[in-house]
Amino acid sequence: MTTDIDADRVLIFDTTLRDGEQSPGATMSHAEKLEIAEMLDEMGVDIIEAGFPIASEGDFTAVRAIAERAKDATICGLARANITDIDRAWEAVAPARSPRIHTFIGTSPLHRAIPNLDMDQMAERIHETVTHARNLCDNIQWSPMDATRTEWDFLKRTVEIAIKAGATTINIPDTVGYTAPVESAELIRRLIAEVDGGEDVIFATHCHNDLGMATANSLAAVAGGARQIECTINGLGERAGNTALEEVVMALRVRRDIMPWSTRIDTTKIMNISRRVAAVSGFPVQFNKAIVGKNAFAHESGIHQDGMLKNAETFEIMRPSDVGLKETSLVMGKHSGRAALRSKLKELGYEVGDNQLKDVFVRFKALADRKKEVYDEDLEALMREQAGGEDTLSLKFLRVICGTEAPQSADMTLTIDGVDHQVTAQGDGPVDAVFKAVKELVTHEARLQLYQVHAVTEGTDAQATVTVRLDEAGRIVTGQSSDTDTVVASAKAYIAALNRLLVKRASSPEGNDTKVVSYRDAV
Ligand SMILES: CC(=O)SCCNC(=O)CCNC(=O)[C@H](O)C(C)(C)COP(=O)(O)OP(=O)(O)OC[C@H]1O[C@@H](n2cnc3c(N)ncnc32)[C@H](O)[C@@H]1OP(=O)(O)O
Ligand SMILES: CC(C)C(=O)C(=O)O
Ligand SMILES: [Mg+2]
Repeated sequence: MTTDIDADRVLIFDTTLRDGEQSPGATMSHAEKLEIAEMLDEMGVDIIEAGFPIASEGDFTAVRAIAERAKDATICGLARANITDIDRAWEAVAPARSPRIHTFIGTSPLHRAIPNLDMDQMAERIHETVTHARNLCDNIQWSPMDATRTEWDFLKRTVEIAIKAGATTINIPDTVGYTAPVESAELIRRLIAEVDGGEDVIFATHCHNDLGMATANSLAAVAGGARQIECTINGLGERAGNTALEEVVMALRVRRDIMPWSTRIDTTKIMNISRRVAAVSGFPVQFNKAIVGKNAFAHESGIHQDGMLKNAETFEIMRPSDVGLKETSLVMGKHSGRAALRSKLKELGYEVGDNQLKDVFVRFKALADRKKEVYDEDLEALMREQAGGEDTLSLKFLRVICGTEAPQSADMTLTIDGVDHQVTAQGDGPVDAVFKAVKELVTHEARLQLYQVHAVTEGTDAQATVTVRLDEAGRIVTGQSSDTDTVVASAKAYIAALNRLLVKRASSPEGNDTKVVSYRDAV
């Protein structure tokens, strides 16, 4: 049983694989569920709600497989308030070292109407089903679904029945994200104080994020006496999602001064599992999502970057390493200032004096006004321009034949070190033909890591911006170009990336290794 926990401990109940998977389109495969469950177990989640075994054969098999493999976590399966669901849930979780059955029924007026039960009939159903579950398993969680919209007297009555019938955890769901922090804390406080047997069970909080208050409501419930938070990775879940695990765990860690409750979570595993859940569920994490968003530890504004360089605590309340990130990222863009530019150039191997910095800064700002983000290679190009260097490769002429009849071909003239070279190549589509033409003249072993086209304006004459990223033995370079002709933009972006690869090669300790990029005479 899990009722014996230290007064300052909060149990983390993860329902990514059950409530999280209920997000439309978030279905995960059997293998993916096993992988996520293993990661949750390893990061110190206390209880994993692995699924709803009656829902399908696949759900049952996944819950059972997770139960068989779990090392430390309690494995829980969901069941409606009926004998068949409960038996099926028990069959699935029974192999676990620590199994739990979670059974629920909607207690609010709106939800009582779903199975069409009056209050007395529902009370009887709760007694029967929780008793049945408790005869199978000694770890029973019971939830009055839509508790926050249930009449107080009926909520109290049903919770008392469930406790008497043997429930060890009483979960109070805010099923539709309706409550607010003050109310959330007060409800739990009142239940613990007034419910017969309330002191002998663990109260849990299960919040949804319809009004963006799931994290606040969960933490308020803990302040009111709840000792189990139900949550999901990335806040995945029905509609606006569930409470995000990473948010409550990090809030408890960072503000231990005012919320003196601890969890068992190894927070350094947060980023990794967040990325995995995003990948397997197909739900990308929004850039500005707390803790795990791409921008959660990134700064572009000059004033912030300057502050960060002087003392990271000026603009960050957590260290990136606390959540498993290597480092803060100072993104170079139109809002960056001199301090960040100087630091970035130093990182790239350029020590600049004040005058030189002044000059590069003007050209950097001009470039940043045109581009969303200024990459390291852009800065290298700026430094090279300043030193009077020119790009080795430039596109002089391009004509492409494409259409329904394959093969498509590209006729190209490339200027290499001031000398024109002409080539014709065929490919599977115009872009492939163009890339092959370039490769005919500039042989290299770099792998195409990214080819991305964005229409910058609307209409058929839209300006297209193409980004090409190449990876040559860990040397990653990006080229970008815009043109109303997407194929021309593609050729220029590819050539820009190759120019940067040449620069990187030249400035690397091995020097200009012609094995990686070499030119051959035109055919
Ligand atoms: C807030 C939550 O997250 S609750 C969990 C929601 N998750 C899911 O529903 C995902 C899995 N669900 C499923 O796969 C299916 O709905 C199943 C297998 C559970 C049931 O499928 P079906 O038998 O076809 O029923 P259907 O989904 O159409 O309707 C739900 C039935 O369950 C009943 N029901 C709903 N909740 C409960 C409950 N807690 N206890 C008992 N009965 C319930 C409803 O009254 C309805 O039965 P009725 O048609 O006899 O009135
Ligand atoms: C099944 C219950 C606990 C639920 O997910 C909810 O009420 O939101
Ligand atoms: Mg829910």
